[in-house]
Amino acid sequence: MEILGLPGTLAFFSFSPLLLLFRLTFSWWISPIYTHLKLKRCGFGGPPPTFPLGNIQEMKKKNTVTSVTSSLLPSNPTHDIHSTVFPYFSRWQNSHGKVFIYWLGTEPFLYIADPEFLKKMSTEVLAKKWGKPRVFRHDRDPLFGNGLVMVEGNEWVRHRHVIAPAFSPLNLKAMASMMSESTNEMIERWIARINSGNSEIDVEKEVVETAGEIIAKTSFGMKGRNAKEVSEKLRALQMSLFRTTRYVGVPFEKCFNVMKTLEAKKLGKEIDQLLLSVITSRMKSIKRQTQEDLLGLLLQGNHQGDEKLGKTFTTRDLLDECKTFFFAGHETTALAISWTLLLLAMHEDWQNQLRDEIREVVGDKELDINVLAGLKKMKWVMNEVLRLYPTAPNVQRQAREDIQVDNLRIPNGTNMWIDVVAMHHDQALWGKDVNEFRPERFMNDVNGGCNHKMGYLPFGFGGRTCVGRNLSFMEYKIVLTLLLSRFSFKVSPGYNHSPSIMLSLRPTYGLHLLVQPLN
Ligand code: HEM
Repeated sequence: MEILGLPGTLAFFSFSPLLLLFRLTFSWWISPIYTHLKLKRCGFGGPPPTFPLGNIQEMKKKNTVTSVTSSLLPSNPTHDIHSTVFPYFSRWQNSHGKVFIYWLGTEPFLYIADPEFLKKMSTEVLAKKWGKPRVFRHDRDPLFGNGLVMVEGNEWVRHRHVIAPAFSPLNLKAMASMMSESTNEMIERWIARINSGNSEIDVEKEVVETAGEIIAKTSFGMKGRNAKEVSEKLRALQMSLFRTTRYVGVPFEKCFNVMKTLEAKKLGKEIDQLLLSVITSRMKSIKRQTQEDLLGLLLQGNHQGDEKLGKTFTTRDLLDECKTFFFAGHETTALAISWTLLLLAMHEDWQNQLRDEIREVVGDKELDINVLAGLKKMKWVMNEVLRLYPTAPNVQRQAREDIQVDNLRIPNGTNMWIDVVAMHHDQALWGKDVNEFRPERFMNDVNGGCNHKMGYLPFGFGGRTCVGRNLSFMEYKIVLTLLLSRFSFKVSPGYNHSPSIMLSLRPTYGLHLLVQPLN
């Protein structure tokens, strides 16, 4: 007897518990150990793992949020944050160097904080040949699905090809007025609050909300309640997924926290429903489509297919891209603006320098992409803030083929964790003033004087570098220009400087500043 072309005994075996056991043992035990041995043969060390948690226990133990202000005034917190946000990596670096192996559950990861190693490794590989670690794809599915952040291979080429034009200078130009509109509404709220006697504002909460509104309007043509609801649910989903240290990579991980898994699934579905209603109503008017926003382009791509690859987007693809852009398109930029307001509150001289520049360059001109290009000092400030507080604190890859680095062969399937915070705070790359806020280091050098061109990576590297970076530059400049023209900022005595990682690099207890209207 043959079923599906298999001899009878083999077919029986393929459904047997024995085979299942063999498969699980292979993927959780044999295959990771095999990769680990290959990496060890390359000479990489690392903390010893235990089965089935890998090194998670040690990461979990030390991952309680600690304040880095403890002995300092809140107005003068330290920027030396690596050992606070990634204490385990900081410690392991001391014993194992800047490239080593650690384990998330049964998945070995190659930790990389050496830009030279990264350069050699990445010049070998085309963008479409990189994968994203499967454990993260699985874990972050409710947030990103198979959207641009996670999609791989030819599918990634196709998605990126359709999406990239949404960020063309012409489209960005059209977004500027919507950005100003939302920021001005936030300013009105702040003025009302200050007039009622409360000048302490959690700028992170406010700016994240406004940035959510901006991405909803500029990318999806969404306004009002619906947009707010998607933002709030995405935030709740992020909290549910990343608030506590999780057991990513551990077999049956989801069983450790059933409630959290169910909550994330439920939120993911609710977000899908909200976005689906927007997609459906825009689809109905596809023929009359004049909007060149992101959703418009995705729908046109869907309608026409792709000339070379000849495929259209499924509704699932569209939903995943919308979710991806909603989240990736507001959180990192909003946090960059929030950290900037903190640093400017600590450095009044820079606050004044930026105000002078705004007066000189913008005056009473309309805020558009050409005028904003003249705000050079503001760009140095943005670069320096993203160096000290990279809001996307790490970059991940998974090898989809063996990679040669000098005489080492990194095996196919290797997960990689590139520690951007570590590289941005590495004295060997930046010099003695590495932990000081000195925007002028970017005056004559786009790399801020870093002695390696891959040591500064706030937007990632290679062909998979951030697709929304130009949009974030514009939004950053518009929001900051409007805020600095109306208010001055001081650190509130109640501010607790506790940067922590919740997917992005955020202030754990909000970012409380004293805000005063300018005369
Ligand atoms: C300050 C703001 C931002 C920062 C620091 C940032 C940072 C990053 C980083 C580090 C990556 C990974 C790159 C890599 O893997 O090499 C990335 C990818 C991405 N970002 Fe951003 N980002 C920002 C703003 C935005 C905005 C405004 C959008 C959308 C409107 C966006 C959408 C994306 C997408 C879709 C990807 C995946 C690109 C791909 O894999 O092809 N980001 N970003």
